[in-house]
Amino acid sequence: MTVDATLKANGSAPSGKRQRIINCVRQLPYQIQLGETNDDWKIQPIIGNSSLYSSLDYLNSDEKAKNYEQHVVGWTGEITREQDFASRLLASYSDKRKEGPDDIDDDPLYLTKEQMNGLTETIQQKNAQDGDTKISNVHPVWLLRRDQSRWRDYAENVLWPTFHYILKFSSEGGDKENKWWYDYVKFNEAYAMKIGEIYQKGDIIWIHDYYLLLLPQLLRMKFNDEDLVIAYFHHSPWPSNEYFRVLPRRKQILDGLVGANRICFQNDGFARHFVSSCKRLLESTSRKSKNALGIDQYEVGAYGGDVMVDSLPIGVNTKKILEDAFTTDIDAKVLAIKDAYEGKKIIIGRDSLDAVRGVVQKLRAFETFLAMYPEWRDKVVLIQVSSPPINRNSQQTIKLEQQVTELVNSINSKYGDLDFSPVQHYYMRIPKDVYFSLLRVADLCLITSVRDGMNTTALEYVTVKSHTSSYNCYGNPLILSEFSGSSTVLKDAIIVNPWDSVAVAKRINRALKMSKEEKFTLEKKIWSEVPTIQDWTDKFLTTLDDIIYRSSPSSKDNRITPALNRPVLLENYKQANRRLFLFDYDGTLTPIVRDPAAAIPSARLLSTLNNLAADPKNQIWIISGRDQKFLNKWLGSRLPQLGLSAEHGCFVKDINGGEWVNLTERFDMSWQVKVGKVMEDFTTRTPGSFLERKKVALTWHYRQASPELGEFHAIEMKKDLLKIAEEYDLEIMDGKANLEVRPRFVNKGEIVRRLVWHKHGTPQDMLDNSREELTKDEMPDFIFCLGDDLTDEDMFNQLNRIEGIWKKKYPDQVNQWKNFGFYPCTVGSASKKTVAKSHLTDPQQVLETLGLLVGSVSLFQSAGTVELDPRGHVKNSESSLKSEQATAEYVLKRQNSNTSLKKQGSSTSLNRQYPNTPLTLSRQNSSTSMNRQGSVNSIRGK
Ligand SMILES: O=P(O)(O)OC[C@H]1O[C@H](O[C@H]2O[C@H](CO)[C@@H](O)[C@H](O)[C@H]2O)[C@H](O)[C@@H](O)[C@@H]1O
Ligand SMILES: [Mg+2]
Repeated sequence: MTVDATLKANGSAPSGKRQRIINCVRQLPYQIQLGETNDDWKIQPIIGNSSLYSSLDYLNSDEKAKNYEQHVVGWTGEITREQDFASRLLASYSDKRKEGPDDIDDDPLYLTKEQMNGLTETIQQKNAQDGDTKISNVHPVWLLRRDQSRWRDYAENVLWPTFHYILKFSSEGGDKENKWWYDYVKFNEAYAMKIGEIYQKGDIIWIHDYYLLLLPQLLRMKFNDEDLVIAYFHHSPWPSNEYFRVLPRRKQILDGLVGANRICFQNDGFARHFVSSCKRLLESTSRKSKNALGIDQYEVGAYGGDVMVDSLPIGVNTKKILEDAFTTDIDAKVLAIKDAYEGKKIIIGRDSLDAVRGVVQKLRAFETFLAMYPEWRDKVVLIQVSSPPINRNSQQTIKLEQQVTELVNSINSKYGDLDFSPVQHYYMRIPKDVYFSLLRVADLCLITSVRDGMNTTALEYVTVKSHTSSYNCYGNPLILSEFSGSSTVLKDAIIVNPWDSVAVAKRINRALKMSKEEKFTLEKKIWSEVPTIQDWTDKFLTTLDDIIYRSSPSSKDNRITPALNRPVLLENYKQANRRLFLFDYDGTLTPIVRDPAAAIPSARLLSTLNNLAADPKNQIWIISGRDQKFLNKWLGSRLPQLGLSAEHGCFVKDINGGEWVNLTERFDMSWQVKVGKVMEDFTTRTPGSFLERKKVALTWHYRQASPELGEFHAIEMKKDLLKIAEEYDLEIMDGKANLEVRPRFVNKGEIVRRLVWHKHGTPQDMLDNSREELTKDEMPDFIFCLGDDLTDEDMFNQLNRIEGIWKKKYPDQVNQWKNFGFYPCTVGSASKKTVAKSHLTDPQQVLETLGLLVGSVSLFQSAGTVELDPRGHVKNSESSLKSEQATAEYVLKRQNSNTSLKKQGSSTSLNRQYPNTPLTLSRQNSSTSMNRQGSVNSIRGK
């Protein structure tokens, strides 16, 4: 068992043994800059994601470190050069759009291994020194390309909007989105690679948020370890399926995610949306129950086998907030603000200025409030701090900024005067102390987001308001949008619909008029609803433990078949010389449809098979339940280069012509009359069903009958057929909405046996059926076998058997992956019982995979485990080698020019002038216009 039993039972580890947790975050909690030399690292704490980083901090605390050994894997974020920050600063003063990750340095960062090690060490040392997030075992993910923000593109331009109900990406679409997707796949692969370097059996892998949706399945592929425990927490909202399903890569995303054992959301609503997406898009099943905490959970039977889906709202570090918010320095700030707005009620808001945080809705509601309640004019100020969003340069943000500016101006000109502006808008990131002073001074906090996962401002505000300070901090109310994830937690907040300005205005009036007693009662309730980050982390791990314990991984029934590792397949394919392809047809190369006659090969399939067959190293066989006529008509006549086997192994026809060989020639066929009679009888009793008579096999189809009646009669028919089957040694096969009967001694596995044990091209009528010998030059070194049905298990079984024999017989013939290049792969869900070693979800993925082999599909169309270099190129690829050379040249050049660089004083002098600028935050100096950055250290009124 992965998680130590003692740890589960009493929360403490037995002596010396700690549970390892690999926490995977989108970015390490630092902003990293490089000084003039490539060893001079500047590291600042990052702003945002405070809850997540608090959880890492907590797991690293002395209290938890007794039981857990935490490792943190995260991207370095965009690494900039120090002087470029200065030029950014310059640019920001000249009001040029130069902020945020998308305008980082154009200077490529060529770093040697030593320099990267240097950074890792610097981070560890930093942890030991200051009060920021402490994480001891840091494993940076390096992705140093010139345009480093590329790694964010798909997540931020496609996923984030979709998760927040914004259909923005559709306008970007096409090539751009493809490029973003490839980078997204690589980003996830870089993590898989990093985890591969540190993973130990028994580790828990805990993945966070939507930048890493493909990672769970990638890790399954990489480790193929049944004991592997992967948990995923989704910090953002999960939209209704109607929204989610517009994503072109929706299936790949779900497929990636359901590689996890557990997928957890901020609330049950998001979890239900996710389950519904799985049901509709992956045709998965789901079973609802309650977990140990009494929270609803769903067992989803999908591509990832039994995935547990549940919810657990994230919390904040209440203890630290209370410590940090009540210092003498902040006392002074609180007094200064109070003084500045003497006699006025203060409403505060702090949001990122993006489309979903509802700043516009807030301003509209405030305007309505002033219009409806003139008695408040002059007596209330709204201090709104809007931090610039990640993608500040997007058209949408620019429009939003304009809209906000107009609204602020309009309110201030209507309801303000020369001395006072009722809206004080600050468009900037504010430092923690200023933020806390605002929370403390506020009479009311107004949160009107139109969509968010969990609004930590709400939690932090309630936390601060739980404190009785000398400045009367206790109990002031919170107005909270019903669309914020926090509203499911802070049930006793004043919940509003932010789109209804009149209702919000009324609530503002009511909140400001509340008596002290009312506020106290409210705070008492709401404070008890604030989840702490410690509690959240503990509960997450305890409930994860329960999941791991219950789903006994040793049980074969729960086996999750990993997705096919396509990059490895491709690599093996490239290196192989005698490749054998063994393909089933229906449900594998073509999707299942109602009418068997309509399941004809697509043009894409034919051209892909044609390309594949063009390589003389390839031998392709279609091994199907279909009859000769069908296979001849749709495949053989068009692509004579294919070998064919019909009726589940009854007939074979060689590659490039020849006659069909009947392997059942000497078998007594009188059973057909008896079986046919039973089948006909059931056909008349089952409207919509029909009988397909082939040369040997007989198939009764009930796909077009009523599903219940069809299934019921299939069971009944099977009973009736058993006697005949015994008498004639027949096999009754449960197919996809069909029941088939054929002689037992022929099956698809037998065809596979014939093909593998004979040299490529040996004519079928000359085969020695009993032969199980091969010389080195006869052995296929790549066998890709695909099938979707029970009858295909015979092929997989046969391959597994042969592999076992080869291991003993030819141990020195293994390839670089220490195997013989066998890829038995089922098509369908990963939870399906199979002896195949991997799975592809559907015929579309099959085509993409074959396309990959013939070079018509990009490697990064879908995820697999690839070795990447620190710049994100595939290792040893042409671009990787070029980049390596460039690194060497660059390092040399830099060394030579180091002296002259030092002499360039202009930008570095700016750094000297603004030594702490990333944290020197400022006030927007006009309430009627939105300066991009100002520079005052405290907030003053009037
Ligand atoms: O071994 P296969 O190549 O997978 O063939 C298996 C059977 O496939 C056909 O039936 C199935 O596919 C039909 C078309 O999608 C579908 O309508 C039907 O419900 C399925 O059972 C075919 O008709 C059979 O002869 C094959 O044995
Ligand atoms: Mg099939």
